[in-house]
Amino acid sequence: MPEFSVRRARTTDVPAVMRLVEPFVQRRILLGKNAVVFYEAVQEFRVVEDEVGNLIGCGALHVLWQDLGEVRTVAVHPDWIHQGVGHAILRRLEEDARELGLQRLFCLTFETGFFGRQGYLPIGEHVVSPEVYAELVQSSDEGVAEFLDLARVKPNTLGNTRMLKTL
Ligand SMILES: CC(=O)SCCNC(=O)CCNC(=O)[C@H](O)C(C)(C)COP(=O)(O)OP(=O)(O)OC[C@H]1O[C@@H](n2cnc3c(N)ncnc32)[C@H](O)[C@@H]1OP(=O)(O)O
Repeated sequence: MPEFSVRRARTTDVPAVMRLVEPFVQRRILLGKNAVVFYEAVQEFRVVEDEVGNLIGCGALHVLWQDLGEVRTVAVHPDWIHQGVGHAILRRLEEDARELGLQRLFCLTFETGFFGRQGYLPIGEHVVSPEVYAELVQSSDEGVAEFLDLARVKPNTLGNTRMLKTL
């Protein structure tokens, strides 16, 4: 069984993370982001490396609200799919979420089977109270807009399913 390990991302991982996600951005599975956005978010990222240190997976956890986070940019190198890397990324992001005090994790995805088997359930429109909605809607973050299902991000969310897991 091939070995891999999950670790916190470093700034020097950003070029490899961008190379890993690029084919999925091209296929409109993941949202494209500029390098600066990856550097700004580097503390949110976990990466997976193989035995010789090649970067073969990544995933990020973004805090949305006191109890709520979003799992973002989960990607596994095509040579490594179906070997448990994706599940290992989610497990680590969930540990990070618990450490931060989060109780719910949101994701927006085409991979409903994969996330569903990890306990994520499709959600409707009203997941937060009107008071929290009014606060969240002020954010300029695209992920927050996707969570709220705002019209301006419909081109990003088309065909994706909004899912939520209670930790
Ligand atoms: C919020 C977001 O980021 S949404 C975007 C998600 N990312 C993408 O869609 C990008 C393209 N896809 C990918 O990168 C990957 O296919 C992912 C992330 C969806 C899944 O990654 P993988 O590493 O293949 O996941 P993993 O191997 O843990 O699980 C996949 C399946 O393989 C099975 N599996 C796990 N280990 C093994 C193994 N050793 N042998 C055989 N099958 C296995 C699992 O049971 C799992 O089945 P399930 O999906 O029905 O639950």
